[in-house]
Amino acid sequence: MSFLAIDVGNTRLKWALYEEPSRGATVLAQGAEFLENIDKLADHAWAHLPAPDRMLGCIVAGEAVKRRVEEQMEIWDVMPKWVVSTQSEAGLINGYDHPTRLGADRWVAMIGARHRMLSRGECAPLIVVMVGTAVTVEAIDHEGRFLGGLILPGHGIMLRALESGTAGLHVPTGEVKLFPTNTSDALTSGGTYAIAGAVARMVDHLQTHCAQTPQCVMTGGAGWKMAPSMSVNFELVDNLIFDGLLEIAARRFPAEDLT
Ligand SMILES: Nc1ncnc2c1ncn2[C@@H]1O[C@H](COP(=O)(O)OP(=O)(O)O)[C@@H](O)[C@H]1O
Ligand SMILES: CC(C)(COP(=O)(O)O)[C@@H](O)C(=O)NCCC(=O)O
Ligand SMILES: [K+]
Repeated sequence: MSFLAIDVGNTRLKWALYEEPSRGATVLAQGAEFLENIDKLADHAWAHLPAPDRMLGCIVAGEAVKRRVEEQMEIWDVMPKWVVSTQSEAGLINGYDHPTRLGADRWVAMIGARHRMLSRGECAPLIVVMVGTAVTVEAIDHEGRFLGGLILPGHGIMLRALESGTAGLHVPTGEVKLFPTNTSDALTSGGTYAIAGAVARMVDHLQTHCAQTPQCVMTGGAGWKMAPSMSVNFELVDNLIFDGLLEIAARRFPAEDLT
């Protein structure tokens, strides 16, 4: 039973076709498209794929984008299914005031991160960092309770906000420096250390709350940019959202149920 996982963020759609909906399943094909190019998926990247038997996705890019993605999926007769954040799923407990208002990408990434850790036989508090269009920093206790999380602007949004709100900050991208001595480096370093600092604070908060050192896992399209500048120990993971979608799919689509 092949399984298509789709993650639609505010910048790009990421997809992966797996041999089956289970943890560690073999990847048959995968890709990513900027949202402005998703209307060509059925004609290009998806045109010669074997039709998936099941699909599960998460989307935070709004209803109009969701309709465009579902339109591309009409080349197959698979039912589009999208994860909605709930009170609890796959062993995670959602501490948000209004659980359904939590971004589905955040919820799914947390499920992926928690099960990665559990499958290694470990059970620590966990910080989940996602560096995409926005940056999110989630705190989960050792029992799998999502305590709460931070939302920050991502690199691109920080730079555009500074550019549009000032007269003198129209400069090329710089480098991350400890002591920046030009405007480009000052902006790039400011954004990078704002994110690294937020992660360090959340690690402190969770360590204090749980009286136990948390693990920290980072993912997202711009995760690699942050990696050299972090002050806490962390593991960089390719796509926690796909890991989470596989966990949820394994529970929703048991192997024998192909009708
Ligand atoms: N090859 C790449 N193409 C596009 N964006 C990239 C690439 N590598 C890193 N990035 C960065 O990743 C961010 C998008 O990450 P992504 O995880 O796709 O975001 P989202 O899930 O919000 O759509 C961009 O803001 C950009 O800074
Ligand atoms: C925080 C987000 C904008 C992150 O989006 P992304 O960077 O992945 O495109 C998204 O998870 C979202 O729209 N969340 C809803 C509000 C919330 O989680 O509280
Ligand atoms: K995302």
